[in-house]
Amino acid sequence: MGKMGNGRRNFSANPTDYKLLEEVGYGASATVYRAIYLPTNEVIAVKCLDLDRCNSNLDDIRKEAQTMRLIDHPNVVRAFCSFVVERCLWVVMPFMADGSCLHLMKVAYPDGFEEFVIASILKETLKALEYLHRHGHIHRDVKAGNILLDNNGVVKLGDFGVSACMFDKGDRQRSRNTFVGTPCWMAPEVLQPGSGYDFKADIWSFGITALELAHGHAPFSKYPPMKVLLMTIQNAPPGLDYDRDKKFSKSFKEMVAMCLVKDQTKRPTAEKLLKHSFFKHAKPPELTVKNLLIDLPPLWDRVKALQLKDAAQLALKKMPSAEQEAISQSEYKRGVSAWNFDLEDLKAQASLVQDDDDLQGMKEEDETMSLYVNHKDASSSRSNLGKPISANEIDCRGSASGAELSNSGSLNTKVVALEPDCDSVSQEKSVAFEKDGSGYEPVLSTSDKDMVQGHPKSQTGKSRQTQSGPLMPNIVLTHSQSERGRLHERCVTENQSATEKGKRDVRRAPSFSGPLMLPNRASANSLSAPIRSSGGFRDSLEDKSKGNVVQIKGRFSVTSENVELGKEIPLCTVPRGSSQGSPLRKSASVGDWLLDSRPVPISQSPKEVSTNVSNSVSNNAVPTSLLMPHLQNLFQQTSLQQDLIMNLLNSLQLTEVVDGQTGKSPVQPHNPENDATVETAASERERLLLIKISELQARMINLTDELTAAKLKHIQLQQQLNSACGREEDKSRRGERDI
Ligand SMILES: Nc1ncnc2c1ncn2[C@@H]1O[C@H](COP(=O)(O)OP(=O)(O)OP(=O)(O)O)[C@@H](O)[C@H]1O
Repeated sequence: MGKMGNGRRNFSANPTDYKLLEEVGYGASATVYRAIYLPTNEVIAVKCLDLDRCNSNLDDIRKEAQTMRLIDHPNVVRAFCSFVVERCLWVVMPFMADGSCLHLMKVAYPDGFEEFVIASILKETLKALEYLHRHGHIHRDVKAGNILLDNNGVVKLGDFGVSACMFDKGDRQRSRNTFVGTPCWMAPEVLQPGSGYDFKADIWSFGITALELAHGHAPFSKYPPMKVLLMTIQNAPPGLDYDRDKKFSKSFKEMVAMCLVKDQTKRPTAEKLLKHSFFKHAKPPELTVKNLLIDLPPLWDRVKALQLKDAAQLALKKMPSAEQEAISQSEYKRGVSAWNFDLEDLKAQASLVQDDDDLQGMKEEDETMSLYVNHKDASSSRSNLGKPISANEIDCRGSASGAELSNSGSLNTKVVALEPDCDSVSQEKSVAFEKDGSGYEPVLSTSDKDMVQGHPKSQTGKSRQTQSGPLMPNIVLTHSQSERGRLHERCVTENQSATEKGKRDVRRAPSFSGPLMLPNRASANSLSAPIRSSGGFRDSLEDKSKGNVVQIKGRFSVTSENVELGKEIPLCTVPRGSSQGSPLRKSASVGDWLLDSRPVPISQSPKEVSTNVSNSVSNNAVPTSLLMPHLQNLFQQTSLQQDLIMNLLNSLQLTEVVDGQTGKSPVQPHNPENDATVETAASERERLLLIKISELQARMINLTDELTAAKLKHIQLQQQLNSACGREEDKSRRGERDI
């Protein structure tokens, strides 16, 4: 015990020596606690890495533990020791009293820090990266959430949960083809399957982190992961070149631009970047960062407040969108982490996500930390993503190299020491690290003692759900609608009138839209709902008939030909028999080319009529003039069906209105004897209404299908007709010439 050379401390691998206090942070696979090391009464941090939730296999975890132990740099968080407690790996670290830059921004600097502060933080981070890269390590998760601050202003890069050794060979090397990290910060080459990556990936993440510190959030952070993936690969790299970035210096912008070059070979090394003018004049963090922390409540209170805020936001979002978001997130992580995703498929899915404000809009990003909240939410929802670690796998054998862990027997063993012995540490040193050789004896602790204070509460206390299942486009779509960071927007949207919704949907579906979405409509008290299903068609046609339209009622237009201006004609009064005699005409579908109106038997369905007509046209057997009545009738029928649908909807709506006004049953003076009768009558009426509604819905589905088919046919016929007319005209011209 006690202090060892070069700042190394000796901590026991006995969990009862640690008293876990408040939770001070959590990530995708770990919860971090402030803790007391009882033998010396020191405040330290214990990161409890849930092995079940871990993406990495045990080898990677061991590597992380070793890496962290071997690190010896003032800007890198190192591990004092680590050991397995039940299904968690405990990593004992120095406590960074002010948490991460991300936390700090969330709590007090939602729009990011000032440039001089950013310069200090980034310079320290870059020193850490330079050290890691020099020693053959890629950090792979550089982001504000992993830049930790001490209350004296010291800045350290933490979290080696995903770090990889650049010098590794074989399996380990291949594992660099594994996607690990957080999409917003990931370099394009990391996201592209097959193309390996190296330490330059950290430089990209470093550039993204610079933007994160400057804006309070990473670029693309409001988009779903798949969209981020696509944008990172396809879009121009983000930078500091928007209006709001005017306040930043040229050298800052230039430094960021150097990091965010898609071609990794053109990115500078950390060593070279440190020489950039932006860092030359950076002040020590003790002078800049320390001031940020004045007047802030203790870290654990901040974390608690943030958790409450996150929970409130989640609750607001409600299921199922939040759940779906979590699924999407976790599936994305699961699929992509395992490097088993199909990029094309992801791209296709990402392209389904509604791009409501595209890159331009994104440039004016005004939302701040929502993604982080969601990322953490989603992250915390993830579980069992990694391979469950079996007793065999956790067979942490000690090895001559010390790279392996001491044999713990099995997982049933409550505590397994992961500390390498002195020799092993020396050998590691020969690989990369500068160390003083004062490592640790391997401590094989098989204490059967249950943890007294120490069991991480978060593992059971928090609602971290297991989410699994394939990536589903519909989820993606829902995801997009419930876009991260758009909670407010969504609330507003939900409050929009049905008409506005209709308009929006019309915009989204600019073509024939297939069957109406009855369940939605049934719950929406709006007449505009069914109309929107064919809004695209309406839109396209309306343009053609704008000339004499004086009033538009749903898909019908009142034309100046046969209506007294200003006189409103209720839709439900449109005569059923024919749309022709009515002042209401289908806005454009009955075109000016209606010449004749000889009826076709009404028993013939539009489908049949159109098939007959189409056959005639395509066979070129019937002159155009003969086709006209058929076409007209086809349209008449279509109109009739539309009218029918409108009527059905009107009657549905009327019923709803009446129900709403009367409270579903006739108003009667309260009489207990009547109650039962009234109730029975009401429920009977309700039942009948429900039956009626389902019948109507079924009919509407059929009619809508037919209508859609008829519309399609109409387009085809129109095209055929045009060409037939063309041919006729040619013929008659030729005939005239011959004469
Ligand atoms: N030594 C420490 N002292 C104080 N707080 C810490 C310490 N280490 C981590 N934290 C806090 O805990 C949070 C989560 O830690 P960490 O990033 O190591 O977990 P993780 O599961 O690996 O996260 P992720 O994979 O999402 O990056 C950090 O963002 C930070 O706020």
